[in-house]
Amino acid sequence: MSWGYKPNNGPQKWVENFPIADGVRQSPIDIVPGQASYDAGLKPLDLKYDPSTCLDILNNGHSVQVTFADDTDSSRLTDGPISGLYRLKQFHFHWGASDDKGSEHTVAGTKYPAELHLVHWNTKYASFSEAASKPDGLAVVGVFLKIGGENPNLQKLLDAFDTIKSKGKQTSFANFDPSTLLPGCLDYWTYDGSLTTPPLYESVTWIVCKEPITASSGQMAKFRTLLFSADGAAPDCMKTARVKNEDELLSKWCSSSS
Ligand SMILES: Cc1ccn(O)c(=O)c1
Ligand SMILES: [Zn+2]
Repeated sequence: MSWGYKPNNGPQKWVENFPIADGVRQSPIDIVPGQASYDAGLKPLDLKYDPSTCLDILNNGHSVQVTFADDTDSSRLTDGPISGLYRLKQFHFHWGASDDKGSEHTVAGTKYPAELHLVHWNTKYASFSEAASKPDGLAVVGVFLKIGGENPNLQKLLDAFDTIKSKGKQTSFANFDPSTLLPGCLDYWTYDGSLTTPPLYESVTWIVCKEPITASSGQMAKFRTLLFSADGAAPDCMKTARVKNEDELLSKWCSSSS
């Protein structure tokens, strides 16, 4: 049985196959703004994305993911809390069964309906897969989604969902600019953490934007039309809200860029 988000294979059970779940720098966490320390040494994020590196959109059985060509430096993250240059590999989302939950990180206990993760890997390593297990291997920019007006940039993704409804489906997806999904203000919290799904590698410099972007309730409903299940199997609605209860989400020391 592979990992998922059900009581028998969800976050409470991941430690059985991925013991690092009990590690020292596991994500997500509850971010407590009042406890975050301002770090004047932190630089503004420098994100530059080239839409021509956008390749395809995929239902991988636990999220919807947009993958990028990462054979050049043309879509990359520099500055912020990191040193060197990290290339964009993919972005994906986490969302819940209803608009009151779904984000991985929480802010002083507040859950957002969804969270976007833009995954970048450190070019001091030869590839994403080599970087993925190194302590400074990955930098993930997290952006919260809150319920508000229709988001026309998000809609471009949602329009592709009907062709990737079930697990393993993928379709070409070109000329999408991920910077259209970033908030206007790029102030952030940062801490050293991990992947929030197996293999839970403790390799992520988390960069969580303070300002959310919006999605309408109808757009959030569209995420829930995706399936965990493959074609032909009993349809199993994709909702990746973690079942961990609140007190499991330890608040840890973060630095703040503002
Ligand atoms: C590399 C990776 C894999 C899964 N998730 O959720 C992430 O945020 C990053
Ligand atoms: Zn993620």
